[in-house]
Amino acid sequence: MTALRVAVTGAKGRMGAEACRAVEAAEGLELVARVDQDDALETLTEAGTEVVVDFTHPGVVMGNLEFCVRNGIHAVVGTSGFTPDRLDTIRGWLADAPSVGVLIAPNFGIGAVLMMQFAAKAARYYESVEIVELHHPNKVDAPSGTARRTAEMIAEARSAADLPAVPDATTDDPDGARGARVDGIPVHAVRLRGLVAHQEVLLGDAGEMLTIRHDSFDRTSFMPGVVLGVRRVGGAPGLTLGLEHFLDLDPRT
Ligand SMILES: NC(=O)C1=CN([C@@H]2O[C@H](COP(=O)(O)OP(=O)(O)OC[C@H]3O[C@@H](n4cnc5c(N)ncnc54)[C@H](O)[C@@H]3O)[C@@H](O)[C@H]2O)C=CC1
Ligand SMILES: O=C(O)C1=N[C@H](C(=O)O)C[C@H](O)C1
Repeated sequence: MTALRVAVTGAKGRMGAEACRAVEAAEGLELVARVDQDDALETLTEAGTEVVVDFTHPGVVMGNLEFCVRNGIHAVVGTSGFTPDRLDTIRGWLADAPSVGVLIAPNFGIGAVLMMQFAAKAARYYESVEIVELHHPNKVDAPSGTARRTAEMIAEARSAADLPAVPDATTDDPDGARGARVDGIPVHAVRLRGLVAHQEVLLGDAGEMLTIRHDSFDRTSFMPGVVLGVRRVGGAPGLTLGLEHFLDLDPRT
């Protein structure tokens, strides 16, 4: 059987370098190109790339993705910064390339994906919810893509259950101490030396609190998800949002 030809964009970065190692170590995958910011995207087509793994920067990922889709290359995207508008733009490109698959995964950590699923499942039972994401201080964007997507999922679950807005009597907050709001859900971002990627979802109701927490202590934690995405994306044409769609989670639970 011939190996799947995989390239990594952002190959010199923290995640890109780890992804290169994971692809090289994975059976049935061949790393055919390492692309970073000074390299032409044509390197991807010249190398006969079938799947690109992108860990670059929110400011450049859309250009990389458009190139991939227009050239019939499947994409597994870990880069953050995907707003609903951006997702619609990608759907538009994919409409002209119906055989291409794009996976946008806010988080490749299996535990992180489960944490998001558990939080969405719990959301309808609690009056209050807040998200605290904690990352290394070299991270350029806030809130994290994971926190943003978690907030969207929680907001969807609350809306489906007809829950009102989370209670909050704050009227005086000149310094923004109450954090950001994503789809009405409070989100707080911590940047701290020593951390990698962590998130807590705090759910509160009268007399109780449920805390759902996930920690990535090392970037190797993301790699089984990246390799799974690479193996599955070609068989899933169109846009897939979230690794959970490739995890065969039991729909009854
Ligand atoms: N989905 C997930 O599970 C994870 C996602 N991330 C996300 O991945 C992204 C990258 O994170 P890090 O590796 O920590 O950042 P980083 O800054 O270490 O790496 C980014 C790399 O992209 C390169 N780059 C910049 N512009 C480029 C271009 N036009 N073409 C090719 N390469 C280019 C940079 O030179 C750098 O080597 C961030 O958006 C981060 O939030 C990070 C960890 C896990
Ligand atoms: O920049 C990071 O490190 C991470 N970025 C992703 C995000 O923004 O959610 C995933 C993970 O949290 C690590």
